[in-house]
Amino acid sequence: MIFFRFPFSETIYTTGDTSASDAVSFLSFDQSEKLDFKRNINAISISEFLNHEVFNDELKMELLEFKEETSEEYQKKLLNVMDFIKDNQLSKLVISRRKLVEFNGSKLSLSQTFLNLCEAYKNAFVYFFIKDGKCWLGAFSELLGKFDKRTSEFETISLAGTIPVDEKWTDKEIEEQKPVTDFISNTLKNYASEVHKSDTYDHISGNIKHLRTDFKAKITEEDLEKIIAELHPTPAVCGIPKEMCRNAIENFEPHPRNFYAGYIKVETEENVQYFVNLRCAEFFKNAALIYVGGGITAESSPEKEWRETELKSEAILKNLSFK
Ligand SMILES: C=C(O[C@H]1C=CC=C(C(=O)O)[C@@H]1O)C(=O)O
Repeated sequence: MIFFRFPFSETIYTTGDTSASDAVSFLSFDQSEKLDFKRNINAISISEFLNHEVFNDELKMELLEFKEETSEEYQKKLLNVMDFIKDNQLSKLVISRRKLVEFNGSKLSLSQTFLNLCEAYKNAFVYFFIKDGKCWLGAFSELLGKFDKRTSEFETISLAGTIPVDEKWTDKEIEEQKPVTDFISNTLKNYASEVHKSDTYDHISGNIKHLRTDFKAKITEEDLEKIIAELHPTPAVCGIPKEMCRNAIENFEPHPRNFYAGYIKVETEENVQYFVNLRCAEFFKNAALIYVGGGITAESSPEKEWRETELKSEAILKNLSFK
């Protein structure tokens, strides 16, 4: 079962009963796991959607014996991460954690939570799925890629740096976003003779904002999956050089990222869209785990980085609908 809504749209989609070339797929961060919904994509009204309201008690899996990383543990680890960054002269490395939300016997409407996310994050790709005992919800707006089958135009964005909406950018965020932009620019140049790059501007996501630069290039359809494979994981969720950062993430993070920081592919007759899976959570019968991370640089302040992950977790936290 899957429901989703595209950025700046009111329509909720689900998948039907017949096999189709339309498809929605979820790829895990390390690409070891793929969940496919290979069915015809249909629009569904809100009343139809709420006809079968889904609650946490319908989920099969319970979260048992989960130990959350404390603020002290996380900040202490970030000091080691910063030493690693300095020793290896990395421009950034993205580290994440999981925030625990226990339901303590309260009933949570997953359907209403999805609708709340749709309302709160108009510019986001919002989804809710239950499949093979797994349940995830997410709402974020980072486009890994969009390919128009008619014009062969490919779009992507460079998104990084985070501060509260009412604060001013500092060199730390500007320096953090630059390598993401350069990485995307260099990747696209291998596939297109001309790459159009926008100015960098603010991208608001709820209570926080990011720095964003847009890219457009004409590519050939055969190169699409190659480009996506090169772009993922972008420095917005991993770091540069990719392999070293991927290994460092495995060493520094005590948990698997699962679908967090992976991507979602949605293919229709007209286009193929890929969304980075951030501001998301995994739901269990008794609790949820919110996945949040941030780009760490040599100039990071562990305390601020902790605060940033707390702010990011509010995307899900503030939209949970308890009955
Ligand atoms: C890794 C996350 O955010 C990425 C996307 C935008 C800004 C980011 C940052 O400022 O660190 C991260 O690169 C997350 O939300 O878990």
